[in-house]
Amino acid sequence: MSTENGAREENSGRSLFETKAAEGGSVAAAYKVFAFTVLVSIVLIWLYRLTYIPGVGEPGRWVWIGMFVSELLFGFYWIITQSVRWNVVQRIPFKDRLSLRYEDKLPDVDIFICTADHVVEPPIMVIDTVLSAMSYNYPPEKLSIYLSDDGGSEFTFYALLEVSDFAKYWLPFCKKFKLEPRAPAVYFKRNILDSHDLVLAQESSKVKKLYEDMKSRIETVVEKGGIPKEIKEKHKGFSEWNSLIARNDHQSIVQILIDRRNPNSVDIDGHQLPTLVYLSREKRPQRPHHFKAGSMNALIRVSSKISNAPIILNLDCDMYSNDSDAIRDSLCFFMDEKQGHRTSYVQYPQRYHNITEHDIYSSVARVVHQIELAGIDGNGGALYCGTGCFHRRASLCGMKFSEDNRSELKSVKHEIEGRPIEELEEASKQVANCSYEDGTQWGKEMGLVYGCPVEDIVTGLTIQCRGWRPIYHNPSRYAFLGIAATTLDQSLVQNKRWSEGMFQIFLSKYCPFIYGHGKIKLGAQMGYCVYLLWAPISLGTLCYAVAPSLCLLHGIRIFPEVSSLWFLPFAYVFVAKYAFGLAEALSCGDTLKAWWNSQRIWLFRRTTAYFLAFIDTVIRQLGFSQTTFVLTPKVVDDDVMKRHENEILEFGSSSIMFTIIATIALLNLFSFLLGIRRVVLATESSRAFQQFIPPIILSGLLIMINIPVYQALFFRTDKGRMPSSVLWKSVLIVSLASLMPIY
Ligand SMILES: O=c1ccn([C@@H]2O[C@H](COP(=O)(O)OP(=O)(O)O[C@H]3O[C@H](CO)[C@@H](O)[C@H](O)[C@H]3O)[C@@H](O)[C@H]2O)c(=O)[nH]1
Ligand SMILES: [Mn+2]
Repeated sequence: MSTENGAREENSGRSLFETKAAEGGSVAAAYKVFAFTVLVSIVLIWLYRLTYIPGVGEPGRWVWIGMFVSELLFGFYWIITQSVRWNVVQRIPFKDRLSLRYEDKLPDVDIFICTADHVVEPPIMVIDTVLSAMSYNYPPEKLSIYLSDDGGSEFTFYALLEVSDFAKYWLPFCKKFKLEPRAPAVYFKRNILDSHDLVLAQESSKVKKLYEDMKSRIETVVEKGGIPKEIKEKHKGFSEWNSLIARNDHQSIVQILIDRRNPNSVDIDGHQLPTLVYLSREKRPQRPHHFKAGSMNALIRVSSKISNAPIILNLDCDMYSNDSDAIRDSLCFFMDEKQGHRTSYVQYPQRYHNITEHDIYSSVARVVHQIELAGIDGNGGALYCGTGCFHRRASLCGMKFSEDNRSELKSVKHEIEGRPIEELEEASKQVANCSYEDGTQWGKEMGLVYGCPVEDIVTGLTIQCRGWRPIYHNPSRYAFLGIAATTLDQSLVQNKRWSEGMFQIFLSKYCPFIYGHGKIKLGAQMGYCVYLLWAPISLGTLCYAVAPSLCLLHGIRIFPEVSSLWFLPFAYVFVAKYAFGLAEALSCGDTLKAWWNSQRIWLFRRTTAYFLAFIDTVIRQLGFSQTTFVLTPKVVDDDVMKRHENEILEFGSSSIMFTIIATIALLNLFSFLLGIRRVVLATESSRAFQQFIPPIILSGLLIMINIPVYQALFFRTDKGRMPSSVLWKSVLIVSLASLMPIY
């Protein structure tokens, strides 16, 4: 039966995936009409600003110009964002067709996992990701897992050595019971004795015991701060860590812990185990190492000496596999007979497993992100966000697309087969050395692009511009789950790094409008810019959060009177934008509160992270500073964790970002109260009402969204509140600002 099906399947020529419009035709048409009305209103706002600009010497002329510039920024940005709403698509892979047609011809897959610091990224978390990757529902003899350790930590190495043993129990257990997810810590945490299946329960507790033992061995070693001699004797790899090694100064280390070619590399059921490799590339203090991009490029070279699979899956160390069929899903895009040979990478949305119910830091940004990414895909583009599946040649080795690349999916195994493991390790070390990169063009013409803190986005763009086709895939079961920031500071620092990197791309030779011109569609160029322009757009938000309230304090009118017809376009754009955003959020499954939270976080991000990113990028363009990469912490105090689980914003430190947030909150509170007083006490009360109600409403909304800020400033007593130094600084700034004359 199944062979018959298979034969039929092989000849059927049905596509391995389908692309569908995400919305029906009438919805799409209605949206276009709506967008047109918004556009008209935006133009009317611009017209108003130009017509009524105060003359030279009149009060508020410069503020007026500032508001106009902000509205120009918002308007143009809004036009750019329309690109990602024109043609939102959905991709549906058919993995059953894939296995009927290609089960015995599936390609090799190399999985890259990057880690950089055993404190910020504890080995226990890292090996959870490694184990989930090893246990994919995929022929193990075709899988190789590489862990790149930029921390050069013997603890991480030791943890991986433990994995090579524990995998012998974990893999058969996962496969026998078809478990999901296949990350042991996550699995055991979720499935505490809830199974009715007696066999499963029994085996589960056995494997769990093994896991707990391994975990405590690793934790003990880390706590002690050194590897005991008896463990060191178990593996030759430990000899690499002599007293001279420092995390930023050491030779290349490559250890093949499991070699799938070895007939003895089997699990307890006698099934083959996937290859498992530890890599720590050479680092020298005086040499730039290019962060994750450098690590990925070293992985590409090292893996080419050991397994050289045509398909690469890249994961961050905190991103465990949540769907053991994800590789197969991705392969549908690579192996489709008609379009597959053009596919360069398959990007999944970034999802996290530690999100609170209403997503207080708006990490998922479910709606906006999802639609934007699907919309870029609809225009023939897709952002590469640092995780996902690649075609090795196409994506990572700088090759241009041409029609005869079809054969590239085959592995280049012949040089590797039969060579002893020591030889492979030696060859790998060579290519993981700094000197190896000297002679070649890595980071320029080959591999991930260097010099940008969002190596992923810029690399994705260059791949696309070489003629390859990226795919955005958003399955209902999340393929990978990572860890999102759990404090406001972490979240803002991360967003600063991203927005800075992205704005840097916009200002560089990789600007999509220039670099992508004639290579990718205009819609895709614009789609990229929705992200690349986060930083400069912040100027508009900052102006809108500050200028109207200052003018209110000084009694300067900055918006049209409520009774004037000119007020209509302002009101319409405002209401339309927020009503639409809310409807979109709810229809995508967000809660009302999550939407509200996201409005707050966008205000915070724009007035702090993106604004500072803008400033720093401009300074960098002038040549004053260097690119850095602040790792996102993956563990926090229990105390902080509690507050996070209760959805209480975590401030706690006195960063300049918090001073900005507090200043804006206090300024608007102050001007709102004084503004109301002004209206009530005015001799011509109704006239004053006409004039000042728009900024009063604006400040009122900003106050509502900032309620958690006032709580943190005045009422909270826990450690996550705003430090009092932030309060004093912001009170001082607000007082000075309100005394300053307005021009
Ligand atoms: O010198 C470094 C710095 C980082 N990493 C690894 O890079 C990954 C991402 O770092 P993280 O601190 O978690 O940053 P995020 O901002 O959460 O990462 C997002 O943004 C990055 C830059 O755009 C992408 O590379 C990531 O895939 C994406 O998840 C982690 O696995 C790190 O171990 C290295 O290997 N070497
Ligand atoms: Mn991360």
